[in-house]
Amino acid sequence: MATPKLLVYVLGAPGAGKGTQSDLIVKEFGWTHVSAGDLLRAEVQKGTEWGKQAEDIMREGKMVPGSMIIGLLKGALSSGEHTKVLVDGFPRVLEQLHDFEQEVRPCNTALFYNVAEDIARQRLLQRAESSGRVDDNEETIHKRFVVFEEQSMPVVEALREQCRLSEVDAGASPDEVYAATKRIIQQLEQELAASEAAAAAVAAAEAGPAGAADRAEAAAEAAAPAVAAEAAASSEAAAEPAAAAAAEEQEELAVPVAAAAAAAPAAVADAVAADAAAAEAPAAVPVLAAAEAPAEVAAPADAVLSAVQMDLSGIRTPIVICGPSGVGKGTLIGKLMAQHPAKFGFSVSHTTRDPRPGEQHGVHYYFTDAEAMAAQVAGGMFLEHATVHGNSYGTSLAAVARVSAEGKHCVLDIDVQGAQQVRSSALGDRCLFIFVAPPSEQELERRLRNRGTETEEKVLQRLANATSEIAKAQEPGLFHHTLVNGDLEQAYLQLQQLINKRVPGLLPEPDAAAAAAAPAMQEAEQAAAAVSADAISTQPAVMAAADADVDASSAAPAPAAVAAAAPEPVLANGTAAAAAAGAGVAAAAAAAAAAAVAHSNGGTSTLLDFGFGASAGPAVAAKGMPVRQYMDVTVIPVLREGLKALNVARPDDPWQFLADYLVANKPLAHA
Ligand SMILES: Nc1ncnc2c1ncn2[C@@H]1O[C@H](COP(=O)(O)OP(=O)(O)OP(=O)(O)O)[C@@H](O)[C@H]1O
Ligand SMILES: Nc1nc2c(ncn2[C@@H]2O[C@H](COP(=O)(O)O)[C@@H](O)[C@H]2O)c(=O)[nH]1
Repeated sequence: MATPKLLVYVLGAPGAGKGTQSDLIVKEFGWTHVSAGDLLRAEVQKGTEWGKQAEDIMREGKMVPGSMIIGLLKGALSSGEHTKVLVDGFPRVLEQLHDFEQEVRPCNTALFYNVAEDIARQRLLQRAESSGRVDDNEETIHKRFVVFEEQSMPVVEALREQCRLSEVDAGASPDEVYAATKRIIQQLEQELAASEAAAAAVAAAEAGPAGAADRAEAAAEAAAPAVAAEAAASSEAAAEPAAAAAAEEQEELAVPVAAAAAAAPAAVADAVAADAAAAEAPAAVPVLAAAEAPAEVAAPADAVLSAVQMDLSGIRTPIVICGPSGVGKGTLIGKLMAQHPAKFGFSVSHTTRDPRPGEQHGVHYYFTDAEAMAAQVAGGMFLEHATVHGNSYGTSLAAVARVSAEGKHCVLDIDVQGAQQVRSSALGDRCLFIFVAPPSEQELERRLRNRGTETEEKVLQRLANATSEIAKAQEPGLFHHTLVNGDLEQAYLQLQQLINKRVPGLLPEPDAAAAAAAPAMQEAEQAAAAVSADAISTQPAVMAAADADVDASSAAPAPAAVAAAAPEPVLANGTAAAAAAGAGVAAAAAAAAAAAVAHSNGGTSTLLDFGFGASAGPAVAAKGMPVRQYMDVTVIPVLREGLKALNVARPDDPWQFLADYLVANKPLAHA
């Protein structure tokens, strides 16, 4: 049996108008209408064994066994190619919902026609004059209503909870009811068209020569170091034309989804075009313009874009932002989105946690429950998902496709586990990964508490998880940059710079003076945090050197020196850190040397004690000091002494030691 691409339950009490509305949908949109009741009645008429059993049960207005109806539904769905299916009058009890979704597939949504009993009774009695149905009599109608209330309303409520319910006031006139119905169906079709257009574009790109967007991205990335280096050397605008040209090239070469849709099958292109017309949106961003209402975003399992199928040709570098809870990811993303709404779109995640006051379904999250989420994950609808602080969170493929279809850069606010999954997906190479670190443990706790959104238990859980998230963020090859969110404005400036570095010219150059201050200050803070031997600041150094995306002005060698201090037990918390803060280079050198010996002996003690305290001193001292100079007067002398003590070859060249040993992972060369 081919799984339908769209599947919608049609629910409502008897006489709600399910059949009438289904017929209208079939007529206008060409869906297949499968009515559980009609299937049963056909069995009765044919006199089959199932029919005989069902007849008595139906006469009494009771429920026939779910296994019988599911069997009939499966039979009907197998009878041909049914891509868009209305399942009318089913599921009637929770067990049927569960079993059908296990055996066939989860629905996209359920149309629920809500009607009062007296209105429905009048309609049914009128129908009885011509229908000849055994259950269209006053007594049975009431029984069926009671049964619906008692047994089927839990299904309605479960689907509502899972955000898979589209409720329609069925007491209104047929035209009004159909107008509401039509909007829901159109939205589902638009989402399907968007998914298929993206998939078709990928197929076209895969079939053709090397993807245009790949070339564009490569051009942009090749331009990036030069642009950034020039910008770092002076604030002259000489870099800007190059940046703009690279960006322009990227914008031109990238295949927008609308264009890609032209290469898609005719039906899809038609749907996209129809959508563009309906939305009165410019052709370049049509696909989901009319689909902003937060219906369930899940795409059908067999039509869903797998990570491999994502529209890589048209996608604009997604920005993945991670960091411990309360560090300020949302705040930074909020600023970015508010300032550049046409350039960035937020990937609205699914979560099983409860909404906070003011949070809106479809805007901040798609709030769902564990069962629905698990079904959708099993259906392959998620790019990534993880359990975070005791709840499930995930990025649906549709959420990313939606932003992509609007021609924007998708911004993902996800945890480190999610980032790892995205990194290893087909999308991984296309993303910019940024880890946002707090300036100190105390400040993180202060922010989390001040936000006032968490219970004490949750605050403690989130803080405890921060330690392991920071540790995981160290994984080589995961994050391109770590950004310390100390001063918000500076962090925001640096975020824009990092984005511009990856996608030159995307954002206007920030105010020159502020921009000049930002990297020095940020790196000084990173350096300070690293010297205090916390786990956070080891990451940017390793990544910075490893990642070609990072230019010479910010990547090496200064942050590499930071890495030298931290990733192995070279500098224990509060020893060399204190020295670097000004307590005395000699003492620090001794500590470094001792620790380095411990390391060379195979010591593996962890530095992940999340102790930021000692960073305050150097951070303050470093403000305004060029990073290279800062390192030269603090960490480098310590290392030099340490290397001498270890009898390492070239002890006078700590920078080389850092590059070879800590970044390139070469063995220690002894003199
Ligand atoms: N640089 C900053 N300085 C001071 N306060 C900040 C800074 N950045 C963010 N905040 C504040 O810290 C709190 C936490 O920020 P935010 O909610 O953005 O964190 P988050 O990383 O998105 O958290 P979560 O992962 O839990 O969603 C907010 O009250 C915010 O106003
Ligand atoms: N792996 C994923 N993590 C996510 C996603 N959406 C949010 N998150 C992370 O969860 C925590 C907590 O968020 P909160 O809104 O409850 O405070 C936060 O760190 C987010 O980054 C997701 O889709 N996938």
